[in-house]
Amino acid sequence: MAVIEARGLGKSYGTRRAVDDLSFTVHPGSVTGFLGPNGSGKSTTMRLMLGLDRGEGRTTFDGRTFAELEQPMRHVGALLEAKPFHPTRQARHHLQMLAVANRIERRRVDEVLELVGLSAQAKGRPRKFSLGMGQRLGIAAALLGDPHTLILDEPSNGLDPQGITWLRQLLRHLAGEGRSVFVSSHLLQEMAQLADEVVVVGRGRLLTSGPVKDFVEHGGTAEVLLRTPDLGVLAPAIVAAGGTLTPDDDGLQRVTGLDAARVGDLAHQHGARVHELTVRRATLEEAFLNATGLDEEYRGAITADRPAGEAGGAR
Ligand SMILES: Nc1ncnc2c1ncn2[C@@H]1O[C@H](COP(=O)(O)OP(=O)(O)OP(=O)(O)O)[C@@H](O)[C@H]1O
Repeated sequence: MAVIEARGLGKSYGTRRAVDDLSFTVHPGSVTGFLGPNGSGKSTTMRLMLGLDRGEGRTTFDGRTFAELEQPMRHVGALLEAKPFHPTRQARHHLQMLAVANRIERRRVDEVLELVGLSAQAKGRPRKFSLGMGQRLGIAAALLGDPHTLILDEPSNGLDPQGITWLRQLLRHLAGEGRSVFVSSHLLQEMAQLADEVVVVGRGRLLTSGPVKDFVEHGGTAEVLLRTPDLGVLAPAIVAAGGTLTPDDDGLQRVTGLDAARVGDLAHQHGARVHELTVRRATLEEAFLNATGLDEEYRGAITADRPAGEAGGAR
């Protein structure tokens, strides 16, 4: 099982720096989410990793670049664009051609069709496929060589909620078998459930990388929501204990700096009545927005679990 090591990746389009000195590591046995605003260089990075774009830097899969791999489809499976297949060639034939060209047993074609839920459409022509079905065929092609490493650019594009759940289970299963899975997605809530690690980029540069849990804890703000008719008593106690209160529109106080147990204990000590005490955990979306410094306009464009295509301005 391969460690992916990307080192010093870089690429310019004219004067525009699409990817700039980007280095990160993807570990086997984990799903690593690749996050960044639109145009931050994710697709370019993935192409650079596979040597499909000319640029700077080097990516190795257990020490070897993609070009150095013998039978690369057996090592690295990639999904880079939505419909990279002939529109009128049957889905099964498309996979069979790939299998033959890469010396992969033909029976694997039926296995991957089954795996992605396309067995019934094996004779269908991609021209008539929905975006989601096209994505499934692309994922089948990526899995054809039973590779230990997967690089998937927006694989959930076009999938319905059921499809997204299926994909999550599939990728978790593949990572559970010890494979390295590197996947970009705009669906941040989905990514929070899927990824173990994240690599976050902005304007082509690395903003952060590491366990998703750490990223959310450090990048988001956990809050305690408090409703009390005795705020006059409790608020000074909370402030004295190091907390900060911000009133919400509907009479709630948002408390930061103290956990719910501490707020509850303070209420008890000061004889204050509490009508509501709720923990609001930090979210990946919040950490992402903070890390990337996206402005309010952008906040409207990328939201949790709304396909980018619906979000306006995305692909
Ligand atoms: N073939 C190209 N010619 C010129 N500029 C390009 C080309 N491909 C990408 N770019 C530019 O490079 C930057 C990075 O694009 P890229 O597609 O890698 O970003 P991305 O993070 O994948 O975006 P998205 O999330 O919208 O898919 C963008 O500014 C884009 O306009």
